[in-house]
Amino acid sequence: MSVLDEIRGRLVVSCQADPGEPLDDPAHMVALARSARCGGAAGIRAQGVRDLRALRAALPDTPLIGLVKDGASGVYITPTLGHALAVAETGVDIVALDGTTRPRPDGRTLAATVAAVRARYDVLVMADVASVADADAAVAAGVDLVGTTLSGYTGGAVPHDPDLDLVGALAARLDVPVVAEGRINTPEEAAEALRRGAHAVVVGTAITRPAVVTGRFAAALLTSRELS
Ligand SMILES: CC(=O)N[C@H](C=O)[C@@H](O)[C@H](O)[C@H](O)COP(=O)(O)O
Repeated sequence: MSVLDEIRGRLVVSCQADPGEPLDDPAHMVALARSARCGGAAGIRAQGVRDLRALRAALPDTPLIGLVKDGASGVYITPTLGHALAVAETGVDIVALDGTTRPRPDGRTLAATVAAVRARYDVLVMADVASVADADAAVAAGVDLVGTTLSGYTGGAVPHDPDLDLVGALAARLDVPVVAEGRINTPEEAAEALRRGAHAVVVGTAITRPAVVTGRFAAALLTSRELS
């Protein structure tokens, strides 16, 4: 079965920790990924060459989407061809990269980047986009799949809810699979993303960032105390 078939209609769990976080260790990412698999995840998305190598070795048969973050603003998800080749070299099944129309730091077009990755590795390329215009350009550039990952992260305040309207709009117009990703925080939202036409649903924070999830509970208690 192809990797895209393996994740069709299924959950992909993003296992990422920011530098310095308590979970920032490849062994912890492997444990999170194994836990996600136990819970029914079909695939894993992860960040950084070190974690990707560890995950590929520990879970050789699990569909793996890889990226490298370089910074946290602007074009930072696998921003250059060099980053994309480094991700592909770890043996991931899918290389995720910034698929917005913003200029890339190495000056290459998305199309040139995709072609150069494919020339060296037998790997799929996923464009993380923020809009319909991004997605149209990414498909024209030759990507294999598109994710709504960057919706809400290209300027202004980050919205609270997932962009399920973008999921629906992309699913209705694109010939490539659309992955719903970004701020999907409940099982109901994940299911709704599939109803809107998503090929697969990526969930990260709500499953694998316990500090953030704890913070949500703690903040709710604080608010409740303030109101009483
Ligand atoms: C915008 C950005 O940098 N997204 C990153 C992409 O890999 C990750 O930080 C997210 O955790 C991932 O997209 C999953 O989303 P959420 O954690 O909201 O379920």
